[in-house]
Amino acid sequence: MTMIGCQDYRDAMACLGAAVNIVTTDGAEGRAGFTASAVCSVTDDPPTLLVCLNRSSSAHASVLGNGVICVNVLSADHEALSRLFGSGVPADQRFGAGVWSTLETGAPVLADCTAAFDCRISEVANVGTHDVLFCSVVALKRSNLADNLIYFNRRYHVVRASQQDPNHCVPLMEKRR
Ligand SMILES: NC(=O)C1=CN([C@@H]2O[C@H](COP(=O)(O)OP(=O)(O)OC[C@H]3O[C@@H](n4cnc5c(N)ncnc54)[C@H](O)[C@@H]3O)[C@@H](O)[C@H]2O)C=CC1
Ligand SMILES: Cc1cc2nc3c(=O)[nH]c(=O)nc-3n(C[C@H](O)[C@H](O)[C@H](O)COP(=O)(O)O)c2cc1C
Repeated sequence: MTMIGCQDYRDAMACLGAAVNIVTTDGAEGRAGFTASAVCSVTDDPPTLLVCLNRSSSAHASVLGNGVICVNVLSADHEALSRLFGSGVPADQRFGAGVWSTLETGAPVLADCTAAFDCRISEVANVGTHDVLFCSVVALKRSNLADNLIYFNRRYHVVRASQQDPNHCVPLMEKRR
């Protein structure tokens, strides 16, 4: 059997562009948040998404202890905020750089995010270094913003929806000429 090394795996995963999110929590176990690209939709019935969280993350104890999260989908203006939530700075400094509200669970909702999915964690699977959080979506917020922050090839990019048809996204490279 061929053994794939972590570095080879990461180098290949760097070829996979992904939306960037700030995943937040609040409750008895404290407020915390981290930048996450490992987020995806599982099923629309019942509305369920998953988030992969490194067990070594400073947010891990709060996320698991509170049992609630909000997935805040980032837009073009959020690169600096994404860097902050992906760095080692304390939670107060991270949250101080944004404006937050709440929906149903009390997890922080970023004021000007593209979309927010407010969730209760329904199942947790341990896989390697990460916990895979299966999350029931209990409330939603959707803006009319027509762009997304994307992490690809270890850099941030922006994908914008076309002016003519807000439901149709034009290719990344076309918008970066
Ligand atoms: N799923 C995760 O836990 C991710 C963690 N990161 C962390 O952010 C920092 C910067 O990452 P990059 O600039 O993209 O360079 P990198 O070389 O560390 O990562 C390249 C790609 O590999 C994947 N990856 C990286 N670390 C991973 C991990 N521990 N578990 C699963 N997948 C992982 C991600 O798809 C990432 O975009 C690193 O510390 C990295 O560990 C970044 C993306 C995803
Ligand atoms: C673009 C990007 C995507 C990331 N995606 C994830 C992720 O999906 N899951 C995760 O556990 N960590 C992810 N991270 C790493 C955490 O954001 C980062 O480790 C954490 O916020 C900083 O570590 P600390 O909070 O433990 O100090 C990502 C980092 C970046 C920059």
